[in-house]
Amino acid sequence: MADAPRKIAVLGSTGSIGTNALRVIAASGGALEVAAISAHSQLDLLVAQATEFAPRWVVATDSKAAEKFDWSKLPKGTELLIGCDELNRVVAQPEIDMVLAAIVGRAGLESTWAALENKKTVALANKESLVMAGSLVMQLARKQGAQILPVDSEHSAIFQALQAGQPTEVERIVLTASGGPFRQLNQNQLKQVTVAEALEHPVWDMGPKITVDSATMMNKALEIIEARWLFDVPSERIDVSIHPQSVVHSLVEFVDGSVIAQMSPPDMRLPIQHALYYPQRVAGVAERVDWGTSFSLEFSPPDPERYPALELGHQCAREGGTTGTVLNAANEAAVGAFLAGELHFTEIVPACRSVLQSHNFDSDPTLESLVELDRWAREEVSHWVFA
Ligand SMILES: NC(=O)C1=CN([C@@H]2O[C@H](COP(=O)(O)OP(=O)(O)OC[C@H]3O[C@@H](n4cnc5c(N)ncnc54)[C@H](OP(=O)(O)O)[C@@H]3O)[C@@H](O)[C@H]2O)C=CC1
Ligand SMILES: CC(=O)[C@@H](O)[C@H](O)COP(=O)(O)O
Ligand SMILES: [Mn+2]
Repeated sequence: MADAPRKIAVLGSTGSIGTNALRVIAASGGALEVAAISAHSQLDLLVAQATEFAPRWVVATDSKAAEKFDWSKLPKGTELLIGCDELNRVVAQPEIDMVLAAIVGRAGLESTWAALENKKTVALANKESLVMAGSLVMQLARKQGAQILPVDSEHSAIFQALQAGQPTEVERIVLTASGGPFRQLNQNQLKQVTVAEALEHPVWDMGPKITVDSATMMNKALEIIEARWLFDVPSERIDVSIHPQSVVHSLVEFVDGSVIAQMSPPDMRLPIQHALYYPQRVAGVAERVDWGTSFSLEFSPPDPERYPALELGHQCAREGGTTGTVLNAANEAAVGAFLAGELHFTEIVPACRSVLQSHNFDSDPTLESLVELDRWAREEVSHWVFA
């Protein structure tokens, strides 16, 4: 008899990760099933997804938009839930086996937390949950016996490579970075970049926030912090290498000098599939390396002066406590201001550094205090914004 389908709540189903995940599930031949989906602003797309996948629940997290929306086309067997608190209720449902956390930014924290509290396996794309509250999130996962499976391509690669040895045998982790759209620009040229240029990632097709993070290299800073908590590896053992082809998704160096890398063409459907089926591997829809063609892979160390965000990532991974929350909130606010035309691209990292330096460090914060600090840090960034 075939196994029962794995029932998945896809939080942030209308985003880049969410829509890729739905394609992976659609191609699963019934092995994976969509139990719940959620959207914030794209409610027409949410209804279209509900029509295709017939989930038990849809959650519209922006209450104001949802109350004005015409829901008459929602399939009859699908229950509509309105408001972000409903995410926490949905992930607690006994029939949900796994939660794909694909909401962008700090908005994803509570539902990741609720899923772990309810002992659900979490396929984690929302790196900001770990950046903001990595110590508490990992502590909760351990206490509840809930597994976190990385979806972020670098962390999926590291997770797979770590299987080649024991935790005590790991010498270092090397995160690969594409270098983003401005890899070849100097400081003067960087001052002139536009929002449209920052949103043109050379390799990946992603949502706007992470695409700007990639351009500032803040994405790698956040990934250093994510790796620190997810794999319990100290900051000084986490390196970054610029690899413009994004085919090697990250590497683990073991004490004997062996380096194990995970490779595949840059296609997020593979790390998503890896997490959704884990521990099984299946033939899927993601692109494959074409060994019939010639290709070269380049690696180079990042210049710390050219990419000052990296030092902030190392600092937060080293110091822990409240630093990740402050960096994450300041960055989200600064990226939002840049996208709105209210902050220069080159001010994003200095604004984050300044807010980080001026906050009252606490080495052992509660979740409530982190939520409060998140608000404070966003407010601080408003002093950098021009009218
Ligand atoms: N895209 C990628 O390839 C990768 C992404 N990630 C991580 O995955 C996460 C998602 O990224 P990505 O898919 O690119 O982002 P997108 O911007 O494409 O999608 C974000 C999703 O979150 C929803 N959303 C936005 N704001 C809120 C809110 N306030 N409350 C609830 N839901 C909200 C959006 O809904 P709506 O669209 O309806 O407004 C959408 O479904 C991020 O944490 C990112 O860092 C990690 C690795 C790779
Ligand atoms: C696909 C993925 O995991 C992104 O986080 C990606 O790595 C971003 O590209 P950068 O390497 O340019 O940050
Ligand atoms: Mn990544």
